[in-house]
Amino acid sequence: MTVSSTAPPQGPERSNTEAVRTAGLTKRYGDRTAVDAVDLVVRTGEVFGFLGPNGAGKTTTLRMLVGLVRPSAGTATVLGLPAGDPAGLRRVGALIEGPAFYPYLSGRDNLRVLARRAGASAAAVDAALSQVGLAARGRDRYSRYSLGMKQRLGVAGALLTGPDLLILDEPTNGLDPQGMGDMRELVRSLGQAGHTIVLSSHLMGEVEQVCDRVGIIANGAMVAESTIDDLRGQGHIVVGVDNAARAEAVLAKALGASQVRLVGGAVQIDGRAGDIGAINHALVSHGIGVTEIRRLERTLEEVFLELTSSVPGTNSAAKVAHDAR
Ligand SMILES: Nc1ncnc2c1ncn2[C@@H]1O[C@H](COP(=O)(O)OP(=O)(O)OP(=O)(O)O)[C@@H](O)[C@H]1O
Repeated sequence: MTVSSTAPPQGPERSNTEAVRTAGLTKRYGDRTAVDAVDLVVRTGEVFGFLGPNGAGKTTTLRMLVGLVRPSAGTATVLGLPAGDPAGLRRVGALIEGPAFYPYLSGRDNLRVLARRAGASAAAVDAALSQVGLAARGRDRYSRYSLGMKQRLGVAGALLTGPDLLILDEPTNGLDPQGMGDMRELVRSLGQAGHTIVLSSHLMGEVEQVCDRVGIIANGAMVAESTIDDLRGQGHIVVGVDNAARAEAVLAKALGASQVRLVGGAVQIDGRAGDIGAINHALVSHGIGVTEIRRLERTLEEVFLELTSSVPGTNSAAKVAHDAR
């Protein structure tokens, strides 16, 4: 099979719009629940960011998707087949643990070894090398590669068979800023070429730059699955009024007490831009003078920190997950 620099091959099976679906996916190690009832959907053709702090359960989840770890409970479907099914695995390219390359062989020869094992053609080796920007350095020894080049060679290895799904576990981990930038650019270009990619990371800023949607995991549990825009939309609305205490009571009744609070003489509400009309209407219809309504923008980093530091199942976590559906 050759590696294409355009969209991956379309077959009847590609009419399926979901590349990955998990339901209640759980992994326990003794008393410890590494992955806790994760529900997750990756759509065909998207670059999906799987975000979470270190130890959140990203690698364990991805290992379950490729059959390296057996779930304790729940299900995972990958490319329409049960996770780990050999027919499905043949269509998945994964970089989950650094691949074992031979230090004394060139990058190209390492890929040729992998290609032989995977039944990929010699042409696929050169195509994969150029896809990851290593064509000019393919004949250098692996041991001379920078960490960033080693990681990109790992991605080339995952691309050899022209996979329908690419799973990259923290491919920028340990890279210097230049290496991180190169890897981001590579993932972005693969996404633009139509590949379906799951990219795990603990860096919000990173996935923001390359991903269409993100799933956020903390303490083994999903706290959000959403587009970047929707995550950004989860902000606060600040309302200036002539009677803050009354306005707080009116809005608490209309929207729920947990969504509304008094901050520095103004009323602050958890909500998004679309809520502003209803807020204004509620206040005006109660005869409260409104002097200002504005949204407080949060950075995605703040959203991420807020979600991952909150106990899974709290209101804010549940709200984002709900809004994303
Ligand atoms: N084989 C194992 N045996 C016992 N505990 C494990 C095992 N693998 C993972 N864990 C634990 O499960 C939890 C989730 O680990 P995991 O590696 O999936 O997280 P992660 O989000 O990928 O983090 P990191 O970015 O640090 O790799 C951690 O507490 C980890 O210590």
